[in-house]
Amino acid sequence: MKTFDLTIAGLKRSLPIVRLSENLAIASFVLLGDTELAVLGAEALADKINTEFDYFLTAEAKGIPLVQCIAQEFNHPKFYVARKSVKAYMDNPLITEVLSITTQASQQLVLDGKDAAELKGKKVILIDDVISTGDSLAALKQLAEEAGAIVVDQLALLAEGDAAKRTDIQFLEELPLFD
Ligand SMILES: O=P(O)(O)OC[C@H]1O[C@H](OP(=O)(O)OP(=O)(O)O)[C@H](O)[C@@H]1O
Ligand SMILES: Nc1ncnc2[nH]cnc12
Repeated sequence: MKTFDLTIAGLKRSLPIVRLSENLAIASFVLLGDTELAVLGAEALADKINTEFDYFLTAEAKGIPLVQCIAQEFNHPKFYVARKSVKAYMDNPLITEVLSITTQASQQLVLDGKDAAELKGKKVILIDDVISTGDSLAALKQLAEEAGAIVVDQLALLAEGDAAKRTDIQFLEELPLFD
């Protein structure tokens, strides 16, 4: 299997190259289960945060371990997660559609109405593990703003492809796309 060697937060990881279509492949970056990378990546991203904020907000699933570790860096007792489906325990959920580079079909991104009420008027930092097309981040921002929150920063461990040219996000490393 072809791989891409990534160095991030002082760690080396060999990422498998996964084909998405005839002319597009990605270096697959799956943070879930990688305790060391979540902790050291969070430490490095936390160092980049120099704005006042109230809460962190991420999207299920791969952003969750990262945001948990970043919240711990700040001794912050709470963070928020937008889910990929509506759950029975949610109350008046805010729902939007999301596409991402890894998912062919449209998915939902859902913020529990209870969380939305708590985020109203609050300064939030959006966190994800990777930003690629930017669709996931845009959907998360839409939900945050629908809830009445003010997005004050947007961070990810990796900016993939053209996302690395963005000036409205902070990230640790670039990740190439492949033909
Ligand atoms: O900028 P984009 O093209 O939207 O890609 C980035 C998104 O893709 C990944 O999530 P994925 O959709 O693979 O879902 P998962 O975290 O639930 O595995 C990643 O965690 C980001 O949320
Ligand atoms: N390279 C990648 N690996 C895993 N998930 C991703 N989402 C966007 N780009 C990704």
